[in-house]
Amino acid sequence: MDSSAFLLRPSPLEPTNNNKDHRKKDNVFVNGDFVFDASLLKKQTRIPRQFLWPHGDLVFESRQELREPIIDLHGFICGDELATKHAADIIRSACTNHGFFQVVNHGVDKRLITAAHDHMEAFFKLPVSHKLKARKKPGSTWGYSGAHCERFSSKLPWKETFSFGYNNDGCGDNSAVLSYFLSVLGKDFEETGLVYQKYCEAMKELSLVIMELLAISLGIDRLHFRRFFQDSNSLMRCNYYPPCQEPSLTLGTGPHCDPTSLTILHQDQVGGLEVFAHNKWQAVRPRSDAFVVNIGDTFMALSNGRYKSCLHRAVVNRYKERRSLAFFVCPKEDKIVRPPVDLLNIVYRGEDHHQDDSSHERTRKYPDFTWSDFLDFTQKHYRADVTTLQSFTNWLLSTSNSSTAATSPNANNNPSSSSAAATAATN
Ligand SMILES: C=C1C[C@]23C[C@H]1CC[C@H]2[C@]1(C)CCC[C@@](C)(C(=O)O)[C@H]1[C@@H]3C(=O)O
Ligand SMILES: O=C(O)CCC(=O)C(=O)O
Ligand SMILES: [Fe+2]
Repeated sequence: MDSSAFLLRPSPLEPTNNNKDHRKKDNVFVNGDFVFDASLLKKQTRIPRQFLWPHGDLVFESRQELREPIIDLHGFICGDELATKHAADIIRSACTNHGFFQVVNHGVDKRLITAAHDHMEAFFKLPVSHKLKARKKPGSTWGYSGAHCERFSSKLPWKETFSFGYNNDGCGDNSAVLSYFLSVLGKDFEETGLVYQKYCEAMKELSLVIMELLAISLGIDRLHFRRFFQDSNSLMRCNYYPPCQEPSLTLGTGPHCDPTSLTILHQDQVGGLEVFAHNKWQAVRPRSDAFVVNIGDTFMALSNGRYKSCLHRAVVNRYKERRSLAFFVCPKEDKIVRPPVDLLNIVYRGEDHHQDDSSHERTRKYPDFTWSDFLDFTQKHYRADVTTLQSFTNWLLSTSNSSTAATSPNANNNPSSSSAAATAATN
């Protein structure tokens, strides 16, 4: 592995110039709106103030790499019992500790992964005006976004994203991804649409394999989560992180737990993903043959808090652009998210499962909710961060206990449908 990828991060003590006027002058505006134009911003020696993150989020204490066993899926896929037990043991330990693991021998064609990266590269290389044809519409989670500047006005992430939905239930039309590409980008993007359609199908397949292993690792009916997510309504996102001349002042993606259930991510060879594990931020060394998997808030709720939603972030660097492909597995919108009954009857002692009905493990940690409500919360009331699930739980309980309309739980982290209102709320 080329270790230089991890030597790019500057010292957190690097001197900075906080000349506010200078930062203001360099912002990129089109018709009065701030626009993330990477071709200009990547060269700017003073990044716009909207991209500055608080000191607490910018802790770069370690250049340490996360050292965790990688799960080989081959044995499980072939039905080997010993290999299955081994994989489930690693998953149980990873998910109770930090919610993160990697899988190899996953069966996804590497030519498909390469094609997905190549098409993403071509898309993000388009001029901003072209990408904006596919811009995210207010209230939608689909589309192109430059630094989320249409939603937020501070703590902007140093990235561009392109997101779209995938909801194949295994019976019926499977061309929604292709249709979306054709509708927002036109016929020139037919091949891109086909590649992502295939990529999403492969991710869905892989997610169901992982769901089965998660159920085995929790000691419940092995098909429980496979069935629950059979008709999942997932989100695919391409992330592009341009180089940044002040990488110690900003973040590509701020510290957060994914509100979704499971994330299957493929990162290129540059490096930048960090996971908070064993009480420190640790880098995830890129492996082209591996998918990074993390538990999200919704799975944490489904496991009654037994499995941790993984706290992670993406840092940027001065020299190299970086890309990643994230497939966020989500339940079908209106399905009730609640832990399986047999999970509530199991008490865990060490690595063994025991039936026992007299334990606090039976106590529900989160109220019932639907993914549709939780997604709404992250898009309308609260920017997903480290405490999304707890804030959502508190908000749900406060709305069900009160007859008056609930107020947004965190004004400083509060998205808004209009960027003018977002400016008012966040500055
Ligand atoms: C449902 C989602 C919200 C976000 C995209 C998916 C899953 C991860 C969420 C996100 C990446 C967490 C960090 C903040 C966020 C605003 C981002 O940086 O993109 C989040 C996504 C979002 O709200 O668009
Ligand atoms: O790009 C990465 O490595 C992480 C992205 C991420 O965490 C996200 O999109 O939720
Ligand atoms: Fe994430």
